[in-house]
Amino acid sequence: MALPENFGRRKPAQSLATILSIGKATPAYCISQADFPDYYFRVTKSEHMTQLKEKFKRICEKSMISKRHFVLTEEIINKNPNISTYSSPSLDIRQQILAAEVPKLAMEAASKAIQEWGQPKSQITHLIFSAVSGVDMPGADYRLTKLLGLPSSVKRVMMYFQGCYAGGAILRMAKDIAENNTGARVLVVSSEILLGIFRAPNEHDTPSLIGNAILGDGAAAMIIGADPNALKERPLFQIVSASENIIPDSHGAIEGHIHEAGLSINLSRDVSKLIADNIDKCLAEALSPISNNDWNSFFWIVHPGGNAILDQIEIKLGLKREKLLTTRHVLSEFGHMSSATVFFILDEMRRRSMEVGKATGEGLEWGFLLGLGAGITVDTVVLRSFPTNTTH
Ligand SMILES: CC(=O)CC(=O)SCCNC(=O)CCNC(=O)[C@H](O)C(C)(C)COP(=O)(O)OP(=O)(O)OC[C@H]1O[C@@H](n2cnc3c(N)ncnc32)[C@H](O)[C@@H]1OP(=O)(O)O
Repeated sequence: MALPENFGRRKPAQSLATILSIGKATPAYCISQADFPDYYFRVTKSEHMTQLKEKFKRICEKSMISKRHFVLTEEIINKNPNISTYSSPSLDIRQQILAAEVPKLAMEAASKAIQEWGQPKSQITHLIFSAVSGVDMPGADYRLTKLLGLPSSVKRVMMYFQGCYAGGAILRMAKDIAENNTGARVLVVSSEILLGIFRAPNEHDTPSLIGNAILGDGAAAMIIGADPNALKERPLFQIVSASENIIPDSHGAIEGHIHEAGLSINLSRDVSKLIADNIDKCLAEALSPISNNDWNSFFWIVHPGGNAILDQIEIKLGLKREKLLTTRHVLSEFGHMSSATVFFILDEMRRRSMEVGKATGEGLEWGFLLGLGAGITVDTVVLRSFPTNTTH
C-alpha cells in the first residue's frame, strides 16, 4: 500500500501558542517560616545542635519567605522515622508517598485550569507533565490522565527530575506542540512535592539546610493552544519565543542526586553570580533579532531559586524594585516550589493586573519568564500580555 506523500505531516496553526487558563494547588499543611526552625529541629531530634539551629534560623530569616505548604506532615514523619535522620535508607517510603501524591496534587491544579478554560476535557489533545519527584512507571502523566478522565488517546510527555528550569522548558515544549498541530489543546502540569530533600540537619551539608529552608510544595496547570476561539476561550499570555542556555563554566553549580536516603542537592556559593553574569546574553538571544535592553520596559516572572538570585538579577539588569514584586510575593507566600513557582507568579500577575483593569502583564505588553535550575540551565521565554477586556 502506498501512503500519500504528505501522510503524517502535521498541519501548523495560524498563530502563536497562548496560555488560556491557569490553575494551582497546594497541600493543606502549612507552616510559617518563623515557626519552621523550631519545628524542623524538633521533628528531626536535633535540638542539641544549637549552633546549627542558629545558622538555620539565619538562613530562614534571609530567605524572605513567610510560609510554605507541605505534603510531609509530622504524623508521616513520626510513622516513618528514617525520613527524619540525615542518612538512613528511606527511598522506598519516599517513593511510595510521592508516586501517589504528585498526580493527586496535579489533579487539583489541572481541574481548576480546565474549569477556567471552560471547554470539554475531550478537547485536550496533549499532556506535558513536569515533576522533580515520584519517578514511576507508568508515570504521573498516566495517573493524571486516569484521575481526570482524559481521552485515552491524549498524547503524553513526562518530564521527571528536570528541576526548576522546567518551568520555562515546559512552555517551550507546549509552544512547539501547539503551533505545529492545528487545534491542539495542551494540558501543561507541574506538580512539585519536594519531600525527597527533607532530612535532619548536618553541619557539613549547608545546601541541604538551604533546601530545607526554602523549598515548598505546590502544583500548577495551564491549558495552552494556538488560534484561540474568541467566542469560547480567553487568552492570557502569548508564548512569543522560548530558548534555553547552559551557563558557561557552571558545571556542578546546581545538582541533584537521588540516594537511598532521598534527594541531595549541591549548591555552589556562586549560583547567584553565575546567573546574574550571564543573564543579559540569555535575554538578548531570546529577543533576537530584535535588540532592546531597556529591561524596565518588560514585565518579569523570574524563578525565585533564592532571594539572593533575585537580588543579583535585579542589580545586574538595573530593574526597578517594583519589577520583581510579584515574584517576591509568591516566594514569600509559598516558598520555592521548583518548576511550579513561575506559574504561580504568572497567575498572581494576571490576577493583580485584572484587578486594576490593566493588560495581564501588569499593563505592559512584553515580558520575560525565566526558568533557572540544574546545570546551570536558563530557560528564557518571551511573553506577550493581553488586554484585560479579552480575559475573565
Ligand atoms: C533544584 C533546582 O533545579 C533549582 C534551584 O532553584 S536550586 C536552588 C538555587 N538556590 C540557591 O542556590 C540559593 C541561593 N541563595 C540564597 O537565596 C541565599 O543565599 C539564602 C536565602 C540561602 C541565604 O541568604 P543570604 O542573604 O545569602 O545569607 P548569607 O548570610 O550570605 O548566607 C546564610 C548562610 O548560608 C551560607 N551559605 C549560603 N549559600 C551557601 C552555599 N551555596 N553553600 C554553603 N553555604 C552557603 C552562608 O555562608 C551563611 O552561613 P553563615 O551564616 O554561617 O555565615
